[in-house]
Amino acid sequence: MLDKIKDFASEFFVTGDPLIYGADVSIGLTIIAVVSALTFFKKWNWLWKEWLTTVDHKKIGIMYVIASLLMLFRGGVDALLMRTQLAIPDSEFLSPEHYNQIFTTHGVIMILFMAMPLMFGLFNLVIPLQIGARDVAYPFLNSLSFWLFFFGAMLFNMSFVIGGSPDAGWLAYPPLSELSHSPGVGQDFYIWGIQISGIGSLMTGINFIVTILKMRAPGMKLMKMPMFTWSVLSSCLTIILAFPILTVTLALLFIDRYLGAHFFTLDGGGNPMMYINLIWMWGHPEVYIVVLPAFGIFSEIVATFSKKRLFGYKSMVFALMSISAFSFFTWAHHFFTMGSGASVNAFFALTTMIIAIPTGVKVFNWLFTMFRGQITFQTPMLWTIGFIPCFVVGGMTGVLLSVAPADFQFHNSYFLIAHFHQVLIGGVAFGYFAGLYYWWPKVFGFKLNEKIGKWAFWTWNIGFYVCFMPQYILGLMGMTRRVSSYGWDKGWWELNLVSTIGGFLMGIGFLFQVWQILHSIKFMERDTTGDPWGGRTLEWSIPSPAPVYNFATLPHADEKDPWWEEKLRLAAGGTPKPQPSLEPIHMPKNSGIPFVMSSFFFVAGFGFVFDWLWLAIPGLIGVAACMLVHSFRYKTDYYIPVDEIKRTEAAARRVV
Ligand code: HEA
Ligand code: HEM
Ligand SMILES: [Cu+2]
Repeated sequence: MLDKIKDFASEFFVTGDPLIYGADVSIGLTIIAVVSALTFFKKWNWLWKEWLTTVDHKKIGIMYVIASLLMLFRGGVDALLMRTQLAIPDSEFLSPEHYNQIFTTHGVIMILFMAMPLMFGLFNLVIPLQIGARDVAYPFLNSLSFWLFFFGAMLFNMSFVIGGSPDAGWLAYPPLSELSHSPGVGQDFYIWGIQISGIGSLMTGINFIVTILKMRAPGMKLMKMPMFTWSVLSSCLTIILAFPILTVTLALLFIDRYLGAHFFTLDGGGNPMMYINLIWMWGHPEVYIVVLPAFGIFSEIVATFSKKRLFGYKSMVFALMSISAFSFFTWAHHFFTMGSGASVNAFFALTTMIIAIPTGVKVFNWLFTMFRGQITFQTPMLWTIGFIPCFVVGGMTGVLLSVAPADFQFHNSYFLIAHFHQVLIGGVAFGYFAGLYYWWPKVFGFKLNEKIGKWAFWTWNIGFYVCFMPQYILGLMGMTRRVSSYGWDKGWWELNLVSTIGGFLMGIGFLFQVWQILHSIKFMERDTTGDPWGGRTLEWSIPSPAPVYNFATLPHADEKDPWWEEKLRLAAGGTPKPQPSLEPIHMPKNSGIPFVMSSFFFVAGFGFVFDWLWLAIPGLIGVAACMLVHSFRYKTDYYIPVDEIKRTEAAARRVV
């Protein structure tokens, strides 16, 4: 009996690695601490009512941001573990198997569980306020999307402590990801974690498209929308076209693994190349999905901090939309070397290069916006200015990679690693940081400390170049990606050591940001104006933090940058626009169903991972039951009476 239990335990829990034991213990202790604190301070009810069941886009946005920052921490620890291993030749800090797991989880977590939710967090925090709406189009669905993301991410992260992590790379190419080569449960955690959160992403895409198309303030024509709103629209259109491909691809991989089908195995008539085509038909658009909203953020910030209207509005819109469209025709640049032939490669090389044109248009527009502007260098603007050179170099090396014959040399080398980190960190991470710094006072009602913010900015930036510039050279010297160690004789170690030092500098940059947040909470610098940066768009016209209903009366937006124009008009002696009288506000009611339904999804996913149908089937029945219960829910809304609006407005009234 004892032996049986031991066998089970050794299969179920990952054993043998002190790092994992350490993590197990700290995760266990953290859970105990959180549960005890909630019980001791009697906060369970508060947690359930205010957060777990909320359908308010602002709170959902905050939860996305918190979850994604935690994931940034985990992905960052993974990164530093890898860099530590690579710092010196023949290092035995991580075993090769462990190294494989770590680059896989790092890649998946950074793209799917850090960048995507941070992006969705910003959508939620900003879009309804920026277009003058009271919530998103489908608040219930919004909450469901969040919880699906959350439980999907939990399931994926669990692989670390229970059963073993996936190790076939962030895109899980077969045959490595097939049962024959990955018999453990890691790959199943990968499939189910991503599937569950992927449904959430697809629904968020639909939700924000409808919100932007149908819920804009009166007068806000499409060509008057703020640029961030445009970028979200372009990203969401890409999501709804790309994510279904991911869902199908992973479903087929699941059928291969679970039922022994042969979609992607050569024996039985399948074809691994089919998977590689499909996964990149999603994977390539995915990198633009995450970078387009960052372009929108930079556009808002550049205009605000240069005190000028954004240069080239129409060309910006055109650039965003054409990047979305072209992103679907470049996928094969990820496998030029796999033998498609010269004409196919030439086609995909050209489509890839074309994307440099609209991207270049955007870069020049930002520069022209700054030209002769009255620029102030507060933290959001610093990140924007830091982004431009970084992204341009990263983009240019992308264009080098797109030259198919040259890619035979660069492919899967550290040159590639340097390219994509430069666009992902310099573009996506810096962009979202800029957005967080910019909208933070709107969300929480206080500003982040500028001084510590500047320290964070400089350590991240210097760290970035120190870490990734040497990797271009390493790539040209022949160092390939996904190697866990290399010999002294290669002549690579000096540059690798430098790169590791840069990695740790970025880690310090992250710690500065944590300190910055804690410090700013302690010495709260309240923003009583609602408009601390001299903003241009509607979100800055209401108090910070925004009341639950956002706008007491719906604003009119007859011109671009409506709030800026209004301020100019008032400054020139104009009178404030007459306010329509207050009316009761129609609001969505909270619901626990999204949380419960997503936890059933989690249970079902967990069951499938371990091949336990006795758990998976009840999980699926739970999901169906939640849908049924929801369809009989008739009271999904309520009205906020005028008295209450008056009280809230008086309490939050702007002090100008
Ligand atoms: C945010 C993410 C992001 C972004 C924005 C980009 C942008 C681009 N990427 Fe990158 N790429 C990745 C993330 C990203 N990439 C990832 C994650 C991988 C690897 C995945 C893996 O294998 O695991 C990858 C891999 C990758 C490859 C595969 C290489 C290989 O596997 O061998 C190629 C090849 O063509 C490529 C090209 C490009 C190009 C041409 C752009 C262009 O969009 C860049 C356009 C921008 C500029 C050019 C700069 C600004 C322009 C100007 C100032 C105008 C003037 C310039 C010119 C006219 C040239 N990328
Ligand atoms: C904080 C700084 C970061 C450092 C030091 C870092 C470091 C690394 C390292 C060492 C690897 C493995 C290289 C290899 O052996 O092939 C890697 C892979 C990768 N990283 Fe990062 N990274 C960082 C941030 C990010 C961010 C922010 C993202 C995404 C938004 C990201 C996405 C990826 C991806 C997709 C892979 C490929 C994984 C794979 O090969 O399957 N990284 N990174
Ligand atoms: Cu690509």
